[in-house]
Amino acid sequence: MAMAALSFRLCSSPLICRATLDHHATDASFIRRAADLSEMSAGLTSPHPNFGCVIATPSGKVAGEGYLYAQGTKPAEALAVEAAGEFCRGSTAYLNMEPGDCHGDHTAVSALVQAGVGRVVVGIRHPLQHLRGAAIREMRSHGIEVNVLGEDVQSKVLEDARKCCLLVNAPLIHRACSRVPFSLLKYAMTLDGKIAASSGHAAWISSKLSRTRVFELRGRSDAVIVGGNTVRQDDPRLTARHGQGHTPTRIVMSQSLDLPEKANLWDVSEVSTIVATQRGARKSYQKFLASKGVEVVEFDMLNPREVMEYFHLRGYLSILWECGGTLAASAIASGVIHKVVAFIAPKIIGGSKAPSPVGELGMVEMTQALNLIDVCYEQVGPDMLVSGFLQPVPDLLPVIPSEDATFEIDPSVNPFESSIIFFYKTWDLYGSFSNFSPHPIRMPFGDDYRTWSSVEHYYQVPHNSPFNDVKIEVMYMALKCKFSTYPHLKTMLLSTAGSVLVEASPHDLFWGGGREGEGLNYLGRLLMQLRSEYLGESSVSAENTSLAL
Ligand SMILES: Nc1nc(O)c(N)c(N[C@@H]2O[C@H](COP(=O)(O)O)[C@@H](O)[C@H]2O)n1
Repeated sequence: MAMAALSFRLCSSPLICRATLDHHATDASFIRRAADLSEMSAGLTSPHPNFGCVIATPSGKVAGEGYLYAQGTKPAEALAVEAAGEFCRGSTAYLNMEPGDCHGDHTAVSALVQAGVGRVVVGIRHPLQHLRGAAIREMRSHGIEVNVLGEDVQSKVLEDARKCCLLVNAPLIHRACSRVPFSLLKYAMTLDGKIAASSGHAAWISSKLSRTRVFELRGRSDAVIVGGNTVRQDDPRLTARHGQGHTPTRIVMSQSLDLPEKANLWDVSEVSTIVATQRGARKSYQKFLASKGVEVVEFDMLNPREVMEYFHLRGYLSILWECGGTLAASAIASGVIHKVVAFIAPKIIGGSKAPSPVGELGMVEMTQALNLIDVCYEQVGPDMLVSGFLQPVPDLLPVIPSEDATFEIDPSVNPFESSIIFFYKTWDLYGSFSNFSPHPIRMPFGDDYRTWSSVEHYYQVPHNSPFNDVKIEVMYMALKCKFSTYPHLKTMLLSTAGSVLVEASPHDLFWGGGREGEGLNYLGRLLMQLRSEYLGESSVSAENTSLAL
């Protein structure tokens, strides 16, 4: 009792609140540093995330730092531990992102554990669902105090630091949630909004300094994409020539393959080029490109979304669009562009026929304009660099939309720490949870009752409604009937108490959790809700029994 009163007094002391705020400010600044470090190798770690680690002594001094330099190199945490040496014992390690584990390699976690780090502050959990939470659990199991921003510790300053962590790995987070690579549209335009003169001449609008920044952007991307017009007009090289970073693949999107025979992009001696085209387009020209070593990929429907889905499957993480206005408009309209970077030069070229960076989007009123998010302004030499996101960096926990929502569904579940039970095919371990499992149910129908061979049969006819709340209600009633009819299923459901249930459907983003956790998982949520209802019933009946005794 005395202890509780004392701790209350201490917490309400203004001195302690100031101390807590200072503590948060220290944590936030080290997390920001970890995020900055992680960004130093952007583009080189792909398809892995950018990892940075700072080890700080209890007195708040940096003892060691590290960042993942490239794919397959020593983890940031191991480098920081090496640098900090004996100062690791009892120190705090700051990680911009929870470590993953590549093919069962736990080096990052082991390094922190073996070095005797006492506390770890994590900016964000790993965005890939199969890795999310694993390293955090592992560190906690070794007695390390782990604080995840936004979960265990919250404040404005920490929220800002967390945002830096999201931004630094935005490509991976976007890719995980949208199943297309992260796409950045870059253009350079004059003050009067032209990307070339009426003649098509564009060399150069932006300054040398700005163009070097573009080389850096290229160096951070897996590929640079342009359309046929840009190849015909500019004959670009699209290489990163700032002296470091890797060189991205060049991609050309061309419907007709009406392209020149001589072009810088057909020289693949140092970097490869892939031409994406319409199936059957100019076969003889395709042969010519192949003879030059250029890969040609044919699409049944050549459009930005199909092309991006294809490159997502090939493992591309981030793509830089350096195309003209027509392709840029089509890419924006199809929702594949996540971020825009515009270099604005203090020049006026005029010309009613001079092209602009984004073509027709079909908008007629200013209210329809797309508003960028997290806009940044920076002066680069004489030019102004304006950048911002067209789509917000997605929620990292879409399967469980929010902590509050999850508690509402099932208070026994801790949304951040629970294990996840996946089910999908009816023959899987928990396959009987599926709405397709062959468990007939008897439900009211009109003035009578009828039997349906599965929950799905009942759901499909005749109640199926486009309105989500009706759909959800119908599914819930059918599931309730199934689990009440079959006691062994109810027992099985109750045995999962405390775990998050996720229907692992890669296709159904409403009922299922999606391929990488991007789905809404309504089937899983309903099952957790039902489980919670049953758990409530059994605790009430247990209470009644004990009262009766
Ligand atoms: N940053 C920038 N400033 C300008 O003034 C430009 N005209 C462009 N154009 C883009 O860069 C491509 C040429 O690239 P290489 O130098 O040949 O590698 C050109 O095709 C446009 O996409 N960019």
